[in-house]
Amino acid sequence: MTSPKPIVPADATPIRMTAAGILEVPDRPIVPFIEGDGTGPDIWRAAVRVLDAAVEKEFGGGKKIAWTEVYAGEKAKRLFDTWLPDETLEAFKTYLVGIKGPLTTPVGGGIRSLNVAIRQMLDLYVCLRPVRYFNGVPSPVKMPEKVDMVIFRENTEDIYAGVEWPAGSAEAQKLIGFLQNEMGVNKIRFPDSSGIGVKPVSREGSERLIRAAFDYALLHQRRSVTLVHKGNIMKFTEGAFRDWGYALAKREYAGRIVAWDDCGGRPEPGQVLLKDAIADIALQQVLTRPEEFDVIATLNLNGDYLSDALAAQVGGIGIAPGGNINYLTGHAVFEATHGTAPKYANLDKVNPGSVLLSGVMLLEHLGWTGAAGRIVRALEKTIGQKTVTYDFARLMEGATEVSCSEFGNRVIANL
Ligand SMILES: NC(=O)C1=CN([C@@H]2O[C@H](COP(=O)(O)OP(=O)(O)OC[C@H]3O[C@@H](n4cnc5c(N)ncnc54)[C@H](OP(=O)(O)O)[C@@H]3O)[C@@H](O)[C@H]2O)C=CC1
Ligand SMILES: O=C(O)CCC(=O)C(=O)O
Ligand SMILES: [Mg+2]
Repeated sequence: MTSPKPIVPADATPIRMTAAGILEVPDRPIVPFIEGDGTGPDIWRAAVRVLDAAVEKEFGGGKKIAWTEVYAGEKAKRLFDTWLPDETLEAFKTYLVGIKGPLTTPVGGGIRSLNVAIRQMLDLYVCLRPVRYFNGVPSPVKMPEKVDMVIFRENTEDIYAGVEWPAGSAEAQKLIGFLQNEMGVNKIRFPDSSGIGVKPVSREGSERLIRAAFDYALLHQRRSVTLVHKGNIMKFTEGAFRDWGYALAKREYAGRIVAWDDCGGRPEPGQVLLKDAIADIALQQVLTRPEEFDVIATLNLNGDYLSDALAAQVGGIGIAPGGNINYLTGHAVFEATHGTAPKYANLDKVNPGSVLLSGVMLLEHLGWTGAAGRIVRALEKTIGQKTVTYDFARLMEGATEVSCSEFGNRVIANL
């Protein structure tokens, strides 16, 4: 293979977004995919067969996705000596909607996250992570069915954006000098061994994320939106996020999104309640009082922690889907919440549920909701039959453990 340029099937055409913001989806849409590192190839192989089978069943051959491979991570490095070829980003830009497997990010040094880079470069400002319970899934909590939350995680800013310099570097020293000498930061200690990270949070970035959460809550008739923040401590970033959220509700959503203080916590029918919670107590309450949380809007790092923690409550990271979306341009790259789980790479073992459900989100995004619904029902049926991968089998009594690919087969049989 000589070039990372994607090979697009001749009969396929791109998805487009109209000037009115409507996605135009042809019957044979080009959808780029990244296989991913570690367990990525195993779960993708299993999931794509289910996605294709569901589309075939729903449309009787009238529609079919033209999956088009693009490269990133270890495979791109191996084949083309680059971690993230320009052609990959170009393909996601051109074809609008894609899907990816997990990509490895080394801890400490090494390359910066390719996952974060893709979100930043395509300006995919919403990380959408719905968390719901599927009947029969083993869970560590007593009433997992009470968890039905949709996380809107800001995806392009925050301390997560990777603006940081290592301890001892000239840049870190320069920034420390600037803080001490020009910004009057004299009350905290800055040993020479200090690394420095910067946490940018903008009004624009916060508002577009919170707007997406509000629109979703109204469209899907959800009960509430909770702004989760650490604004008591980080006043001008996390605190501002909260304040901008309340101000946005008043300015653009008056009478539809109503703040707790303005309705005593009792919105009229059809209205969505807006409240906020400080991140530390929120992490406790989503566990102890999950029914009080519905749609959640939060900053990048909080959303990362919250989405893994919530996934645990409904049976783990093996069925935790997600999507990175720019609602204004139509660009979207769907991906599982979990990572590469490297110890299981190429063992055909892990649960393909997260990437499969991310594919379900992709189908819903295309408006192919019938095919999406078929997969969800088949997945529930398969779990109900106690035919599951190792992660569920180790927690279920009387379960039959199957491989990743066999789980895919069983879901297809139940479509
Ligand atoms: N969006 C992305 O691409 C992401 C990438 N990453 C990257 O992935 C790498 C590994 O991260 P790590 O912290 O180990 O987290 P992982 O999510 O990769 O794995 C942690 C544990 O979660 C469980 N798990 C993960 N995937 C599945 C699955 N499909 N089915 C069942 N169980 C699963 C396994 O648990 P058990 O051991 O109990 O079986 C696994 O050991 C890092 O480089 C990280 O940066 C991390 C998150 C997201
Ligand atoms: O980019 C990574 O390696 C980790 C990202 C992550 O954990 C997430 O987005 O949930
Ligand atoms: Mg994460």
